[in-house]
Amino acid sequence: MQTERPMSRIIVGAAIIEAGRVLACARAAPPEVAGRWEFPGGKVEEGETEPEALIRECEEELGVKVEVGDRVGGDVPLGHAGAVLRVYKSRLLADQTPQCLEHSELRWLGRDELFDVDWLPADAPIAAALRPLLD
Ligand SMILES: Nc1nc2c([nH]c(=O)n2[C@H]2C[C@H](O)[C@@H](COP(=O)(O)OP(=O)(O)OP(=O)(O)O)O2)c(=O)[nH]1
Repeated sequence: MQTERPMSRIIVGAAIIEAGRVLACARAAPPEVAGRWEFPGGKVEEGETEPEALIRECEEELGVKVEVGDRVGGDVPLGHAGAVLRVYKSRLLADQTPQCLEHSELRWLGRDELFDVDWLPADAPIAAALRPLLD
């Protein structure tokens, strides 16, 4: 009998904060979640640290270099195969401007705008944890 390898996938997200606002990104795909909002990021690949994965994903998705800081909120279980979402506070390095390379829209959200977007379900508690970090 073939036994399945237990899968515990870590998905990392970057809460990029600049001038008291955080960057939110609208997913372009797949259709079930297109238009829902998330933090830039993705799966941690083998041999990669979580900050390394975030730096790679931010380059791929936004064309920017970031510095990764402390965690925001706790591990949020995702609905599939033991995956968890971990979000890190991040900041843009000098002269970096995010471009919408893989998302359908980008928005900078201030403290009172955090819930103006339709976050993916796992991201809502993280958005709440971000509130005190925004001016
Ligand atoms: N990147 C990201 N994914 C999130 C967040 N919240 C959340 O539930 N997810 C889910 C959506 C996807 O099921 C999964 C990450 O998928 P992804 O498509 O961003 O990851 P990836 O870039 O490594 O994907 P791939 O194209 O290599 O398969 O985690 C979030 O804030 N950021």
